[in-house]
Amino acid sequence: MTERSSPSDAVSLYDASVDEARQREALAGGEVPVAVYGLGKMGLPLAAVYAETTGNVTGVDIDPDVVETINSGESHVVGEPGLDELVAEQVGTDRLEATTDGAAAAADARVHVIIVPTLLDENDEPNLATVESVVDDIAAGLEPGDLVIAESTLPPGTCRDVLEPHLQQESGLEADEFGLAFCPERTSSGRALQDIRGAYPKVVGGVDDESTRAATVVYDELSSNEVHPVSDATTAEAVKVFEGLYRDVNIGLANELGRLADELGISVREAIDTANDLPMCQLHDPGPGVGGHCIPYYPHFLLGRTEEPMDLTHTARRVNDGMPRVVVDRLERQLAASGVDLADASVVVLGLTYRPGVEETRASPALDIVDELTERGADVAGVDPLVDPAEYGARPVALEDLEDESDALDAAVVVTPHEGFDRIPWADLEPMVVVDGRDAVDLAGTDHREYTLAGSRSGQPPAPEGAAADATASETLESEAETEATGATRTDGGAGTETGAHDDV
Ligand SMILES: NC(=O)c1ccc[n+]([C@@H]2O[C@H](COP(=O)([O-])OP(=O)(O)OC[C@H]3O[C@@H](n4cnc5c(N)ncnc54)[C@H](O)[C@@H]3O)[C@@H](O)[C@H]2O)c1
Ligand SMILES: CC(=O)N[C@@H]1[C@@H](OP(=O)(O)OP(=O)(O)OC[C@H]2O[C@@H](n3ccc(=O)[nH]c3=O)[C@H](O)[C@@H]2O)O[C@H](CO)[C@@H](O)[C@@H]1O
Repeated sequence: MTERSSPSDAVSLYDASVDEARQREALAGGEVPVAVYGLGKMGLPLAAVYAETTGNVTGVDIDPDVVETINSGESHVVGEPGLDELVAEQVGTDRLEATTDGAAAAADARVHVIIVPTLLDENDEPNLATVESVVDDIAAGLEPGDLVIAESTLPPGTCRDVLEPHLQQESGLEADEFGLAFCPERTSSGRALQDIRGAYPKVVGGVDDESTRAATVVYDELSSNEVHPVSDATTAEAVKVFEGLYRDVNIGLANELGRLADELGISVREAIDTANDLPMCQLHDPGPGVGGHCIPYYPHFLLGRTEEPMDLTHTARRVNDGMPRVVVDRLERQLAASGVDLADASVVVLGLTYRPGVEETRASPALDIVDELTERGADVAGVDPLVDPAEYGARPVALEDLEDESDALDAAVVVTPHEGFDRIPWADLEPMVVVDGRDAVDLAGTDHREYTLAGSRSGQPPAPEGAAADATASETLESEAETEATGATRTDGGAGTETGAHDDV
């Protein structure tokens, strides 16, 4: 068991006068206390890997239930292979503990890691209040030689213009007495431990060279992959935001192409898969929209904050935000072709979280689809193994009750295909319209009327022969134009669409 060093004999990392080999030995030997602020989907795996590496970690979270769960050796984060065992091991050997007292943790720590959410307010402005409240805790306990590491995604320039002055002012230290570096999470829910341990090079960028060097020492020890130092913190912040923008713009392109499937009478998914034979062409997957508090949020860390126009980024946001409405338009058309008016229909939404297996609903397109269906008069039910559909305006239906419920259903919309959904006995369900947003189900041989958004990978256009003809190309274009014009009404990255639990924006 690692003897936890007392703060007074801790080794400083932000200090070029200390032999680097000694710094590495101290870090790995538990002589450098680490505090990790934020113990959520990203923070808990990160704190656990820090504990595995250094043996002396205090995790900080404002949620007492989170803290209590962790101190009992358990993980509150679902769907992360290996995390339950790692938390149990690290807490059980006193290498990791959790607290709600951020100031006390900061007083004892010599490395401070920030991994709390950076969300959007109702005006799409990044909301740094949570980060700044953590910085207040850190500043209260900041000592000369300490290193502050920000892993939460930040608008480029935040470390230089906001965090460093804030830390200086609140701690009374001079800028050259402590280190500050931006070292972004390159981690996806569902594979957090393998990502943190070194799936990708770790980017580090300090507000000065000594901060970059000290952060490189830390991540050289923590990650099995290389560390990629960049010129400064702003460059590192830009790297992270650019990674997200790349994804949002490319998903927007895929969605724009996917919408052409009806009038081209092809499967755009098949065309995309084939075009991607070329290494220089990597089109993304069309879908019912873009969720999570990463990809739909990161563009707003630059949009409206730059002198230069960012029309392409803005347009992609608008296309992606408009997809829930496109999905409901397609459903309405398929129901009409079956003689059912959407306003009189009973529709079940399959999957409310933003990604299969991830307990996160921020900006989930399913929530907008539920809202849009409700607005158009439909009776809306929801199935999701991870969250309660009732919290999002949908009547909860258990997966195993779907067969009994099906005689009262006119349609189903597959938004987020959780693992258990492959057990849905479609052949035994009463015939209905099924809009498949992710090409996740194969209804061949059933009596359902299937519409696969953007067509299927097997080459089937969105609707069976003739069904697409119900909606002439001009109607499609008209409806798309309307969606383009109005689909962008929600540009808050989804934060404002949740009913019930809201982001603290
Ligand atoms: N989720 C992802 O896939 C992902 C991937 C890469 C990067 N990130 C970045 O990591 C950040 C955190 O993401 P997450 O998914 O872990 O969020 P999360 O919502 O799962 O967890 C956030 C945790 O922070 C806690 N918290 C809130 N305010 C706090 C405070 N003042 N002090 C201490 N704890 C506080 C909350 O109680 C919660 O437990 C994101 O904002 C994003 O910038 C997320
Ligand atoms: C380190 C970090 O920040 N990691 C992030 C994390 O992002 P994330 O967890 O938010 O998940 P994403 O996979 O980006 O999905 C977001 C939404 O976009 C939809 N989507 C996606 C791809 C596509 O082709 N078509 C789509 O429609 C999908 O359904 C979902 O709603 O992991 C990604 C790598 O997985 C990283 O790139 C991303 O930086």
